[in-house]
Amino acid sequence: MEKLQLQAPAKVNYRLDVLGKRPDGYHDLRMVMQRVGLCDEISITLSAAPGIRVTCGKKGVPDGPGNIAWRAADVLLKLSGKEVGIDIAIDKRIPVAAGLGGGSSDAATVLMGVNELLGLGLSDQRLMEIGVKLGADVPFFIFKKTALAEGIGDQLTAMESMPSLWVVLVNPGIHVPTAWVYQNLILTEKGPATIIRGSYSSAAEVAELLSNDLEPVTCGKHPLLNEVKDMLLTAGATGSLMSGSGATVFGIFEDEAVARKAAADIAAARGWFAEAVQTL
Ligand SMILES: C[C@@](CO)(OP(=O)(O)O)[C@H](O)COP(=O)(O)OP(=O)(O)OC[C@H]1O[C@@H](n2ccc(N)nc2=O)[C@H](O)[C@@H]1O
Ligand SMILES: Nc1ncnc2c1ncn2[C@@H]1O[C@H](COP(=O)(O)OP(=O)(O)O)[C@@H](O)[C@H]1O
Repeated sequence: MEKLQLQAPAKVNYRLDVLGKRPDGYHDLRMVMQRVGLCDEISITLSAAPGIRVTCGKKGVPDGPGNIAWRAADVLLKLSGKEVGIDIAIDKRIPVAAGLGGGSSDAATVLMGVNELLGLGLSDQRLMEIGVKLGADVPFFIFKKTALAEGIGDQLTAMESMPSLWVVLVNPGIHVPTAWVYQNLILTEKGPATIIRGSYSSAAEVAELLSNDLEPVTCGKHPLLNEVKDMLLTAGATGSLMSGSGATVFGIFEDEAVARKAAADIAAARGWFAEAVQTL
């Protein structure tokens, strides 16, 4: 039967301001979110045998109903009322529990893919409403543009203009559960919020935007991450920051060769995951 082969990209947070805690326990945020060209490969196949089957085979990622991609397919299959089977195979390239949004991106990609395969005709807006119930970052990956994300991360406004940059992602094998980071965040009174413009035109301008209120929480537990940030700056990054709840640290570069050399040198010196990718 029908099959789709799709790519689910990772994201980095150029900025993450925590504005306060909500009565439901979630936090109100103000973020700038950017997709990057490190992708999970996802194949979705319709079959005659009813049921949803998800295989990933990556340590730390559940197969079956524990996988967020399974839950995404389940919502749409139930909504369709159809008696078909959905087989999903995930080739996981994005580090897991790393602040790169891999699970959320897989879920968003499955929502968009199953919508197409089952001919449901749901709008992106409707898919985003369904997606936010699976994870706060899911709507961003359906939006598909660099975004100012507010609320819990689901109220999205497209940035007017952002430069195309090289981003070096470094993960020293540290996995951090997002819920733990928010639980250990100490909210402090802050001065007036920095203005976030709609347009940024260079790595130097984006570097001024780089800031993440979750960084002290994760770096407090894993001080090695401060060293990773410095390694990226020494290797020529215009700026470096931890992404999301961590523990991936990224550096931004204008020059491809410098970015590729930084990633290769860090991977060779320390044996860590280090890759140079482009912003999408
Ligand atoms: C920190 C961020 C930044 O982009 O990304 P990651 O580092 O996870 O990639 C996001 O806010 C993560 O969003 P997402 O990963 O979708 O979160 P969810 O699965 O919905 O929530 C996991 C847990 O994080 C906490 N949470 C999440 C979002 C939010 N705005 N406030 C919160 O307090 C809640 O305790 C929730 O139970
Ligand atoms: N398809 C999936 N990809 C990655 N992680 C998944 C997936 N489905 C469920 N998970 C679980 O979700 C947790 C968060 O994963 P991930 O989305 O990679 O991290 P982050 O929220 O830091 O971006 C992991 O502990 C993992 O076990």
